[in-house]
Amino acid sequence: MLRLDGVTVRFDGHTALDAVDLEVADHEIVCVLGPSGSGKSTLLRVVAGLQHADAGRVLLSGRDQHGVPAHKRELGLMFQDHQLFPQRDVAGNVGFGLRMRGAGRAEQAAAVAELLDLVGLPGAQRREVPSLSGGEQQRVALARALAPSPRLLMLDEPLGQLDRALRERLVVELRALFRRLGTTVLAVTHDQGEAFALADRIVVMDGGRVAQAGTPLEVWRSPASEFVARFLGFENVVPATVRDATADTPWGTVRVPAASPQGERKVLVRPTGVRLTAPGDGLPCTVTGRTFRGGPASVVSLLLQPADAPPLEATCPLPHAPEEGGRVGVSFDPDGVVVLHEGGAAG
Ligand SMILES: Nc1ncnc2c1ncn2[C@@H]1O[C@H](COP(=O)(O)OP(=O)(O)OP(=O)(O)O)[C@@H](O)[C@H]1O
Repeated sequence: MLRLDGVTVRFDGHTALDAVDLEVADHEIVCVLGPSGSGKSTLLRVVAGLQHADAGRVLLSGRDQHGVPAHKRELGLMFQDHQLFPQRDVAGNVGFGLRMRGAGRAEQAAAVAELLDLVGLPGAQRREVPSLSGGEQQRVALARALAPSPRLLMLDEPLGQLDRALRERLVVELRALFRRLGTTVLAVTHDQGEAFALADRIVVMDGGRVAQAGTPLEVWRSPASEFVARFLGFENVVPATVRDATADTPWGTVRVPAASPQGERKVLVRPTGVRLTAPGDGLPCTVTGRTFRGGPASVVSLLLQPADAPPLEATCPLPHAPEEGGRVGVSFDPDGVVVLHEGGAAG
């Protein structure tokens, strides 16, 4: 459906996109994830035809889009600030693209009604935009983007403005809706939770380059680099020397999973791979931070400081959580250890 071949965009000598290759298959939901300034919006703008590429090609359904203007690309766009027309009612907003295509009144009315049902706002045709909540406006913007049946729907921080609880609910609804309609989606977000919940495939960007692409599970299980690991919120990343099934790390010798990459590497220990033992058993640490995370499992995040090594993040159920200032021992569970493919000296 969509292919980018070596797409490069420069602004005054600054490279916003650096030889990006990317494919989105028919009916696939791809989420581009990355920190602010990593080039996500620029990527969408190039695909939409709103930004010129200095090098590389954008192909839609196999056709090079060079010289094809934005309105001829048959794309649906939904941007961060969802830009509804405040002076038009809901039906006027949702029917906009259909009107532009010359659809008759009856056709428009039927399509608008169906779309409002789809996004969970049945009968909202005559409501005024300022009377809608943030979440409702988001749904209207989505209905408007879906109305002309675009071959590719592009979403820029689709749920960015909404509060967390609403985002978590809407993202599940969105995925179900796209699945049902068979919509092909390219979305960008800086929120990893949103990307993981929405996407079939995730593309992590770093400074205009693709740092990693894979299913949410692949990326979560095996981050390609320290950058990706830290971006996903993992703090326990250190250089290590890996030989057979063990790694020499600043935290001591740690067992690693079978068939891990060998030699000078970076090693990630997930917080769930840090086991608390009795003081005097394992690596001695002082508890320097203790944050209650809540959730169904009543989890506590701990920050542990060994005498002569980088701090360690651990998690532990509330009833077993030591107090701040307490002394504990630490051992490592090999299932929570990942040897990164990135070499130890880099980054
Ligand atoms: N029109 C422009 N002129 C000059 N520089 C630009 C322009 N648009 C983007 N940039 C720069 O290109 C880089 C990538 O910007 P982009 O908006 O694509 O990042 P982003 O990942 O979408 O960030 P955010 O999450 O903050 O929206 C940034 O360094 C930005 O300052």
